[in-house]
Amino acid sequence: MIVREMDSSLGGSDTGSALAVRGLRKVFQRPAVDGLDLTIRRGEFYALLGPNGAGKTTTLRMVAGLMKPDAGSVSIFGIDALARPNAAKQITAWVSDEPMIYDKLTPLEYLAFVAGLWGIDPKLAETNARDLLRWLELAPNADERCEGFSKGMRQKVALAGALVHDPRLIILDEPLTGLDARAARLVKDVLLEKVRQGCTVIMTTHILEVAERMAERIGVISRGKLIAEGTLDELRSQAGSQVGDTSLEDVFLTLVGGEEPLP
Ligand SMILES: Nc1ncnc2c1ncn2[C@@H]1O[C@H](COP(=O)(O)OP(=O)(O)OP(=O)(O)O)[C@@H](O)[C@H]1O
Repeated sequence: MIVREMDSSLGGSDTGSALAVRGLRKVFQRPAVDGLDLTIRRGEFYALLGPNGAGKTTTLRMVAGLMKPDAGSVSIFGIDALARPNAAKQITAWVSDEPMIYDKLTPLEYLAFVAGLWGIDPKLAETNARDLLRWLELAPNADERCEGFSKGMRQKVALAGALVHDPRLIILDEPLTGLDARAARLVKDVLLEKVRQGCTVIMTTHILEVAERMAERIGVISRGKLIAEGTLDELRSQAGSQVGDTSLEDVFLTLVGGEEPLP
């Protein structure tokens, strides 16, 4: 568990937070996100958990500016992300569970292309790109076309692409799905390093052990609403567990277990 001095200026205000979501709502056939409030502190590693269909991806897609909410607000480092989406995206990284990269490009070309879209100085972009590829053990493949890459290699290229503009808020949807143990470790290490450098991370995961080991706070969503939030100990007490070593899995199942399946 990461321990960091809390910024005393936060005080729960939206301008002091990395991400403040208020009353967020999206309805498809039924509400997918239902008046969600969420506050992520600056420099925090936050894991968003929830059963299948709980609304995690829909929430993150709205936060990342990829889907328009029906109602509510999203503030990223004090920027109104709905009114000023480009300013918000400039400081945000989005990593989806279905990464899209350009097959005909090499990782270095792809990262240069993405950095160019952000208007980053090419020299700085190349330094960032080479650092990221080295961290992710893709340096030997830096000049090979991505078309021959495995799913895990493509996910790592996509992650590097999302980080190349040095975002302050990193949003990841199931970033470890399909990665082998070595690749998953590298991605986790990169994320922890980014947090050490001052970035804020919010990620969804179904791998509860990852949330338990990496996140400072965990939010649990069910049916589009936040039903519990806190450190693992706080979640334990919210789940009514008196036992200090109850696993997150048990706590999670207690918290969401009472939900009736949707019709
Ligand atoms: N584009 C869409 N059109 C219609 N319904 C959608 C759409 N996207 C999501 N939904 C519905 O919204 C609800 C929430 O889906 P979402 O993908 O946000 O859940 P999730 O918590 O990310 O689930 P999982 O853990 O399975 O990825 C689900 O009932 C889903 O079927």
